[in-house]
Amino acid sequence: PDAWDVAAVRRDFPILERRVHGHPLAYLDNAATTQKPQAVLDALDHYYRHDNANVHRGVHALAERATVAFEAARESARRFLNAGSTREIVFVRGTTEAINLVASSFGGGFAEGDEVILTAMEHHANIVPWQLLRERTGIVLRVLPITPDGELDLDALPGLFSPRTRLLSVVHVSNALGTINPVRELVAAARAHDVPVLLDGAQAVPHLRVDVQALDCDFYAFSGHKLFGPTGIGVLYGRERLLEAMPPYQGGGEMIRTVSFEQTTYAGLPHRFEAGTPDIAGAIGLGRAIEYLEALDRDAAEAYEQRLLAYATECLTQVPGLRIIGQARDKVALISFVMDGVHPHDMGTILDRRGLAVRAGHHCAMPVMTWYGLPATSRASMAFYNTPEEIDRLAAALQYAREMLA
Ligand SMILES: Cc1ncc(COP(=O)(O)O)c(CN[C@@H](CS)C(=O)O)c1O
Repeated sequence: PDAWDVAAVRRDFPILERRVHGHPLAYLDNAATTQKPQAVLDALDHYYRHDNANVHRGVHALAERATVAFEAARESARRFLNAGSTREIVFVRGTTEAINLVASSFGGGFAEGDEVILTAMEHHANIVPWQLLRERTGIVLRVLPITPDGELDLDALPGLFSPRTRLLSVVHVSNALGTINPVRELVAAARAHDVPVLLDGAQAVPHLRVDVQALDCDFYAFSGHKLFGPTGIGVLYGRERLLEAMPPYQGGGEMIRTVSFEQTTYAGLPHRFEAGTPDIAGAIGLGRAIEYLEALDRDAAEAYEQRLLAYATECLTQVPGLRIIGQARDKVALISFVMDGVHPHDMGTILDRRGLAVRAGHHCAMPVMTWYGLPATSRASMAFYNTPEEIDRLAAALQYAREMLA
């Protein structure tokens, strides 16, 4: 019997009752953003209805309540990542800003000829910030290749380290392939060269438990909207020792202690990296999303998703002319695929007409598409509220597309 009651979980997500083009919505684009449980919707409404005030500065009751709620969300994020201290939890807009912050503030100290190791599996959010840094500082980017199955080519990793290597920055789970990378192994390899590691956790946190102390990584980035929370809020975990030595990312209120035209002193961690009025409601909504996840049986959710992935892989493999892109041994419930004779954008439209929401394109991972010699793929990305029936509808629609267009 299923330890996972998907019908009960679906009742927590009002939007899943929607119909699209006259069909029940089958939302299979969770890697782009996830849907939000009622508890998160209630938290956002409650905050603005009862507690709204600016944080950290006010001396009145509402300001106190807003500050307590905001900092409680930070504690939830700390607990979620098992960080050592809330001083290591910086609220940002999302994964993209988190990586830009590290590139700008931590990377700002890199010298010409210093090296950053990336991989061919990265999302643009973990490529372009390092290219912007390269333009400013003359650093060198080294790229770890991937294999035809969509795994990192670990044999090539030792050769990429040099005495100039300053950082290894790598995706924990690929948004284009679904691959779960062996991040503990990657961190151990970097540690042997005394090289810090940033992990892009955007696609990992909705599926896997993350323990940054066990992983021993130095930075970990994720976005609230991929974790059943609001958009515009995310978290950068940074090892306290490293954050302490980093200059501020942006200047303004909240991040200062004293300001004069002669000299300004900065706030301590983590507020030094949080200039201006933060996304208070977003942080509270993220904290509630984390509490929602913590209340679920996450082992059962992971097992359910893995069964859904196995079922979907079996169903799609039987569709004539369909090729799955990314066959790593360890994957989250995400399948990229192409079909001979049907462009992914046409495929997306056909599926949409049947209420099926998938993504078509390069998924902000153009180097991955280039590696496979593809302009684009279709991508179905599942969460623990998707069902086998939705997979059946997807497979039937793919068969239909094949008969109609190929
Ligand atoms: C691995 C990875 N790294 C960074 C990001 C950026 O997250 P932001 O919240 O947009 O900052 C994403 C977001 N990927 C979405 C939008 S392109 C997708 O459809 O796959 C990601 O998957």
